[in-house]
Amino acid sequence: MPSLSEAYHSHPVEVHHHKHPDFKSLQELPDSYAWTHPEDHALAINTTSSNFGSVPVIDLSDRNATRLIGHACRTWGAFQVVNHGVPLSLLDHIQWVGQTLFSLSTHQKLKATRSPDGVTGYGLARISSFFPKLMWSEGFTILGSPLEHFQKLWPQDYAKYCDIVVEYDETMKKLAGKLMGLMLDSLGISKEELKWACPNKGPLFKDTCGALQLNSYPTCPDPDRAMGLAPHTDSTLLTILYQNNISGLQVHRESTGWVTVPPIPGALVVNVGDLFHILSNGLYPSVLHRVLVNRSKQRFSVAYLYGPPSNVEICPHAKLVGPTRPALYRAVTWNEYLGTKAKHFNKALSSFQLCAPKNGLFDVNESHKNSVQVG
Ligand SMILES: O=C(O)CCC(=O)C(=O)O
Ligand SMILES: [Fe+2]
Repeated sequence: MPSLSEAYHSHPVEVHHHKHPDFKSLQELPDSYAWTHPEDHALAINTTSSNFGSVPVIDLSDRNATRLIGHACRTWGAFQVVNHGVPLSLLDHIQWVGQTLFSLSTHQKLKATRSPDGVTGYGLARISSFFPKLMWSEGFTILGSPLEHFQKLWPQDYAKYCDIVVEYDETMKKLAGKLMGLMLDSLGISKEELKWACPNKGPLFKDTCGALQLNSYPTCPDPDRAMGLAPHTDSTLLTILYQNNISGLQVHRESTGWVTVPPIPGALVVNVGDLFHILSNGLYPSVLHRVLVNRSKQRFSVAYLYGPPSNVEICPHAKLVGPTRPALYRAVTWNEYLGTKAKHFNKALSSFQLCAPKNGLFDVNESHKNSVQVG
């Protein structure tokens, strides 16, 4: 998986050097975690009610799935999928890995800390360094084999955890390929019209890269003032997210504000990432999202971050470019994009922009005022 790891090595993100917290021991919210003042509104006050609609839920076996996906991507930059073919037992198993991992003692978890220029391991969200306040969450990123890190966490029985991760990774890669196909189709682009999707040998989207991000949001003594994960868009083509049955994920829409994505048993959330936004020539917004926390229930999620092969340049597809619709972005590899993100954060996308959208048709800058993270 050269692309992601190269990018991380060459552009390490400075995460504040502070002690990793033991969330369970904190009875009060430390000031370093307080995103609002006590007299301010709660963070959730901006959440709009479901009267304003919610992220579409799409049955992948529906014969109208392509059209529904196109509509969801255009209007939300996100959707939930059911009947996706991923066994529920596998979702339970990956959640069990996350749950078991994050319940280890802080001492134990720190043995598998992500190195400053590394990818795999335990640590704070990479976007932490761009915010003055800390987030109420812990993460564990996996790129390639988790063996070395899992051996440190579970010297005796690391193998069973590794097996689940490998199976989850392979299953997600297949589903991500299928979703890519449907999303392209919804733009009138066949897989054959995307050269890198069809290598000479082997299955479609065979050379793509993926990383797994396990997240935990511990119970919080003052949830109205704390932020689980700050607003960001993902630097991927697309992200597939599994959330347990605790809500907290919200997506942002210019027209309505923050909208909660309710957990649906067995469903997976799909986010349009920045690279698909570029590929779609701005037609599909990469969705801005954040996570809020709560007082009584720990939340878990697993994000599969899906991107192109390392040598591939992503650019607005020729079919979506024409005299009345110029290319909005220049070509960029995932590596270059991640490097720019690591430095310029929420300005990354606009730094690849070639021209401003006309007639508000492509509302690019507006939807990317906030932060961006790989996942
Ligand atoms: O926990 C969630 O629901 C979202 C996680 C996320 O956005 C990420 O890992 O990029
Ligand atoms: Fe994300």
